[in-house]
Amino acid sequence: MSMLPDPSSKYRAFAPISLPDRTWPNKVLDKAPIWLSTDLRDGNQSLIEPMDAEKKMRFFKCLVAIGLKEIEVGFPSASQTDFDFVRELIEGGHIPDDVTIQVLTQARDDLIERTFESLKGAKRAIVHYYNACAPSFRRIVFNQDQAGVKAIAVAAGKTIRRLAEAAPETQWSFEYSPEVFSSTETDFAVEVCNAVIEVFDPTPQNPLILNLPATIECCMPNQYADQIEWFGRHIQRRDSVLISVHTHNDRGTGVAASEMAVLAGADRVEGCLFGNGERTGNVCLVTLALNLYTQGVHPGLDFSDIDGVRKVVEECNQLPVHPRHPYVGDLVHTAFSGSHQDAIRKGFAQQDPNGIWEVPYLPIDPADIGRSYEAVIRVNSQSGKGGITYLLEQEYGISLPRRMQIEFSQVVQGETDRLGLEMTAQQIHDLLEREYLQASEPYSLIRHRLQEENGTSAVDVEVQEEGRNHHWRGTGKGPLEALVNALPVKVEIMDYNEHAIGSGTDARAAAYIEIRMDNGRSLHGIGIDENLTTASFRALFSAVNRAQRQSRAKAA
Ligand SMILES: CC(=O)SCCNC(=O)CCNC(=O)[C@H](O)C(C)(C)COP(=O)(O)OP(=O)(O)OC[C@H]1O[C@@H](n2cnc3c(N)ncnc32)[C@H](O)[C@@H]1OP(=O)(O)O
Ligand SMILES: CC(C)C(=O)C(=O)O
Ligand SMILES: [Mg+2]
Repeated sequence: MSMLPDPSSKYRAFAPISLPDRTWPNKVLDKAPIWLSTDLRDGNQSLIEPMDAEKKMRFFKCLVAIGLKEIEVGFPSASQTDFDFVRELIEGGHIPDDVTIQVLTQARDDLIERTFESLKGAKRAIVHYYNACAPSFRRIVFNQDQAGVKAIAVAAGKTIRRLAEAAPETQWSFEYSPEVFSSTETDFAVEVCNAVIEVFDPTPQNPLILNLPATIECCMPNQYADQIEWFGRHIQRRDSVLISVHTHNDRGTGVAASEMAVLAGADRVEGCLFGNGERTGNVCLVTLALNLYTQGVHPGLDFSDIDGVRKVVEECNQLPVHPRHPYVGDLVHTAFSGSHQDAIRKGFAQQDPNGIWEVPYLPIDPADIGRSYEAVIRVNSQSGKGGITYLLEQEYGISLPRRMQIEFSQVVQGETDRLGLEMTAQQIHDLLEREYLQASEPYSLIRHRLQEENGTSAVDVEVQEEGRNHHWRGTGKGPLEALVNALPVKVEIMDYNEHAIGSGTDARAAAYIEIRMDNGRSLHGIGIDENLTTASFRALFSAVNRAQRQSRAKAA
């Protein structure tokens, strides 16, 4: 087997900034940031097949319905589709009064002019422009020194301001991104941003958005947060600036980076639904929002029908959402393993509907995001009695007594081990039917007659055994004792439980019996019937037949 090559001469360690008096680690997230969705731009530019106009419109409407108030709708100078989409949004009156569209452009005059053309007649818009500022980009992409890269940002800013002033019918806001901020010397990023502030002369009423992207995630989230706190301390006119963060997920910590950046002073967060975006994606806005929600802070975004949102996103992006994706993945509220299922079942039983959510292993109540409890517990060979019991209770109203749960879980375990597959609630119920409810051999109960007099029960049962009918009679202190005395085999009743299934005219009775045979073995039986006595008789026959079946199998 070959080894990964030595990385020490190929990769450079990230050089963190020094911020020993950092304050962000002691803060907590207690309010939602301003959210911006860049699904229609950063998300779209990363797709195998970028969205057409119809998909973009569908996605836009979904974002509006979720409650996004700032939406980056495209890169209109890059493609006719994006240009036309912006025109359609404006001319078609699709932008609600409380929503502001944002568009992106490179810091190039020709592209900026085309961008403004696309925005003609908009009530409000954010013009977002960027140029990379990190050392390797300065050298590799622009072949410029620091002053040259700063000059690109300033010159483009001036063009944008001039074009905006020429179109006063639109309420303009501006956003500048020193692209690859987290790989840029932080003092140089501040220097460039200060120069951009000079160009736009922002006010607290119309602040300039300074977006500090982790374009390629290059460090740990705490190191990024230090950069953000440092930037916030050193940038001019802090009250006239909104600090925005835009994290990608190359190291898998985009969510943590955005959260820590907000602790460190960021006012605004850009990202995509379910983390779509270039390479490993943009930060997932859904995860960020629901992380806040599960801390008791309303994110101001509506994910109460998370599967509906996922459907739109999957159809527009033509990319599936991973089954383990936080909050939305098909499997993320599901427990397969026995001890988890046991705790969840107990948690549901004890959860106060008006109290703090405490169901173990479920950080969010699936119902809050429109998920049913059906998928919460699923059974495979890793599952225990808790999960099986839960499914029978939820789907069929069957509440097995505790010792019977143990017995039946071994039956299910045998089946899941044999098949190597998941078992659905219906398959478990079918197995219960086969194993207990249809245990009608050797003795099949045809009918019974019961007489009760002076505290004594007399029973007459008609039973079929291998095609022949028998009549057995017995008496006892109750119907069950009478039946036990009528049987041709010696049986001792160890435990008996019953409950109703359903209510009203559809109600049925479920009876559970544990018996001990004369060989000392104990076994369970179940009977279900509209009549309680019949249910209990069926339960006894179920147990006796299972015992007979097992001793015959042993003898064979
Ligand atoms: C991190 C991000 O996500 S940034 C957003 C990236 N998104 C996109 O690029 C999607 C849409 N882009 C496009 O379709 C194209 O890039 C276009 C249409 C905008 C421009 O296409 P082209 O004119 O062919 O230029 P191209 O993208 O190849 O850029 C190369 C030139 O732009 C320069 N450039 C790149 N980025 C910037 C920038 N932000 N500001 C100014 N100049 C830039 C490069 O230095 C290069 O210049 P050179 O030709 O003198 O060497
Ligand atoms: C254009 C910028 C903000 C970007 O998408 C990035 O740096 O990732
Ligand atoms: Mg990006």
